[in-house]
Amino acid sequence: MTRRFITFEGIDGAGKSTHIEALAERLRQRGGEVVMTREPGGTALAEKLRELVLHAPMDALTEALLVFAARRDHLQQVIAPALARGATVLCDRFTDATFAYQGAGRGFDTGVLGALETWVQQGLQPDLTIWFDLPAETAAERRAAARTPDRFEQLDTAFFNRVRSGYATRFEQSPERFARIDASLPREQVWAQVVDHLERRGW
Ligand SMILES: Nc1ncnc2c1ncn2[C@@H]1O[C@H](COP(=O)(O)OP(=O)(O)O)[C@@H](O)[C@H]1O
Ligand SMILES: Cc1cn([C@H]2C[C@H](O)[C@@H](COP(=O)(O)OP(=O)(O)O)O2)c(=O)[nH]c1=O
Repeated sequence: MTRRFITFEGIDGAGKSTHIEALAERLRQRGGEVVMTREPGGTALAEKLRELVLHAPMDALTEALLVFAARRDHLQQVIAPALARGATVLCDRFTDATFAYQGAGRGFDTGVLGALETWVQQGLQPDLTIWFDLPAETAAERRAAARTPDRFEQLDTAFFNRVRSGYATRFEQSPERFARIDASLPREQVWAQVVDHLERRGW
């Protein structure tokens, strides 16, 4: 039984949501339970915290504490039990998003984020993180065509350039955990890269 914890990352509008459902379907066809979830969120409590994080004004430390509080509940109630029974967990965002958004984007102390990561996760890390990487300008064009912005999506290109460099730093720190995808390409070519990374792992 292979334990698989797969997370999806990238700046808003990168195209994550477009591919998660298709990936879940592909893994289900190969047999086994697939749990799809997201952060902040994934439990009743964490979804309430998500509402606050996405819509209520607050400082960066409050934001970091709320996303980690949501993560703790989500890990205990959903992720850890699913992995323990051998399910594959697909999670739309996880701790790399905190380093990218609260750390690099808001400028909050990454040393403190690292301490919170240790406390909350007790060593648990994703087995694979699919990082949809693309220029901030391209993502902004996609978002503008698609939806009403939340607190983060209203931020400017400079903010999303910092978030992108925050992801690049996490990638450089643990390259073996990451699959970096060129998300600026058309959908089919993005999907082909996702499949290629899974096949390389025999998944
Ligand atoms: N490769 C792509 N090329 C062009 N547009 C895309 C591509 N992938 C997704 N989109 C569109 O861009 C918008 C944002 O995609 P979405 O999957 O919601 O991004 P995310 O979940 O990363 O914020 C959607 O309207 C989606 O249809
Ligand atoms: C998990 C996480 C998300 N976020 C932000 C990034 C996103 O802007 C927002 C919600 O992410 P997401 O679910 O990707 O939003 P959408 O489905 O609208 O694309 O929360 C953080 O700032 N820190 C975190 O730790």
